[in-house]
Amino acid sequence: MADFVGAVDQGTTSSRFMIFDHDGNEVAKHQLEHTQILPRPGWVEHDPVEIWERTNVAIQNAVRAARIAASDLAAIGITNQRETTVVWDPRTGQPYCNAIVWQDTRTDTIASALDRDERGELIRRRAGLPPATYFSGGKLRWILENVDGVRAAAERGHALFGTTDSWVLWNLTGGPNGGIHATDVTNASRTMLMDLETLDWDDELLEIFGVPRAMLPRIHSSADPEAFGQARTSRPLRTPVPITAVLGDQQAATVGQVCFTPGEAKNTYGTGNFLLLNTGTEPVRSRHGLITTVCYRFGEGPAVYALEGSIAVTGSAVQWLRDQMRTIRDAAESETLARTVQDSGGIYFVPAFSGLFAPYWRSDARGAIVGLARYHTNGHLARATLESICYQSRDVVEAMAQDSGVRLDVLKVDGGVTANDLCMQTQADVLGVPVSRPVVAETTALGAAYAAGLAAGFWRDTDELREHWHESKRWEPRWSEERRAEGYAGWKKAVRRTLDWVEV
Ligand SMILES: Nc1ncnc2c1ncn2[C@@H]1O[C@H](COP(=O)(O)OP(=O)(O)O)[C@@H](O)[C@H]1O
Ligand SMILES: O=P(O)(O)OC[C@H](O)CO
Repeated sequence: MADFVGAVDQGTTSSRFMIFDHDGNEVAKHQLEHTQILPRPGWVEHDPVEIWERTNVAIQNAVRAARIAASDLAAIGITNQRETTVVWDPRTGQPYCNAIVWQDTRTDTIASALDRDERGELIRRRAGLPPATYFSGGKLRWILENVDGVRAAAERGHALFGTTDSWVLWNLTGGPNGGIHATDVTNASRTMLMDLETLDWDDELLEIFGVPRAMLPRIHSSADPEAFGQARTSRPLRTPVPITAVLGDQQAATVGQVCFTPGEAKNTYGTGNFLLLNTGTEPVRSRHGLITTVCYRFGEGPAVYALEGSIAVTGSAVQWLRDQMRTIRDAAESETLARTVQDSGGIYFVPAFSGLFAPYWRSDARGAIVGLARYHTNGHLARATLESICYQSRDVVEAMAQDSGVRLDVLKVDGGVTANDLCMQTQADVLGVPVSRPVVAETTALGAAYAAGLAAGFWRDTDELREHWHESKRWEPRWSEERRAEGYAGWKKAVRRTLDWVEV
């Protein structure tokens, strides 16, 4: 009997492979960043070949670090940055162009045109999503219209579309030699091309985006013992290992945080922030700027849905301080620098680099730092950056309470930014609610492993998984009600200053 489960986590910043034991403990991990290609303002691309190569190396190195054989892995799950769009030639395995990343805003005119007529309403109703640059449909249409030869190739079956789960799965299962072209309901629910209720590609939506059906992957449950084939191209995996789960990274984190009951929620702090609330087996429509998404579907069970508050720029604002402003050398230094001052000195940084996502959905917004005086330092900017992460999260927590009536008594958190103690303390202060981080903070990979292990019979059921969740740290709110209200009012004012900045 194999003792471990593996998970590929193909994220926006990096790709990693993690190995977990039966108690859900991390046994080994290897992680490699890939290049963020920023050719023009608003454009964000990744090289799919670089992503695949690094994922492959991460698998090999993690297996080596764990000192196990492929036959010790009961199954592998794949989780991924969602929406990021890859189109490739199945005959050669070569992409037709760089992947267009979820944060990319080049499709703002496509999105705003759709939003102006009845097509916008159809997309909202059927896909549960507002027409926005964020989702894959517009990105795919852009590639079909702008990259030479792709439309004709797609019509002849020589161009395949996938989010990065499909791209990694296809390569991992053999690439041009019989690679499996598939995705799952959670990833498909981010494309604007799937009907949330039938869980299948929708002809009217395909028509709106001009997408030939032949290029689309097959949609399966998130956990399925048969559908995703076997991983067999990676050297340490000479023995094929069954791939039994595929799900988007935010849904995977929801599973990793064992939010299996309606009303349970988690907030992941990575490149962006994503708050997901499990709403049960019926899709709930938001009236306050959240999106409706598939949370997971295990095997033949019913689909479970979530309300999601997606925030485009949180951890990537810290990366911006590091890479573009060069005020810090690494992400952790954002905390040391912010601690050189008592507070933000009244400035606010609204990092609307990709417009604003939930709950505003304003592609005409752009970033701003407001309230500056000569007095302000890099320390204030670092603090305002961390506060922006917390205020954006409060925006979606408020929207969630209005939509669902759920008032969180604790916020479960995970992701790279939760290593920042000051940021998490500020989050508790800004929300007035305790913030709690589990022992295994890599909940995304853990959730993919859980889904894969459930499908492979490695774990019995979700109750067994619940027993693995343990708190490692909790932050209690310290601000007075007055300070909290004042701070939030200032944030709302700053957000208003960023709107209507670019013409779309
Ligand atoms: N100590 C820290 N303080 C603030 N931000 C951090 C810290 N450590 C990592 N980050 C941010 O976390 C993000 C990476 O988190 P991760 O969960 O790995 O993201 P992703 O899954 O999006 O690739 C980066 O944007 C980085 O700037
Ligand atoms: O790669 P992450 O963790 O930033 O997640 C990205 C999201 O899936 C985008 O929707």
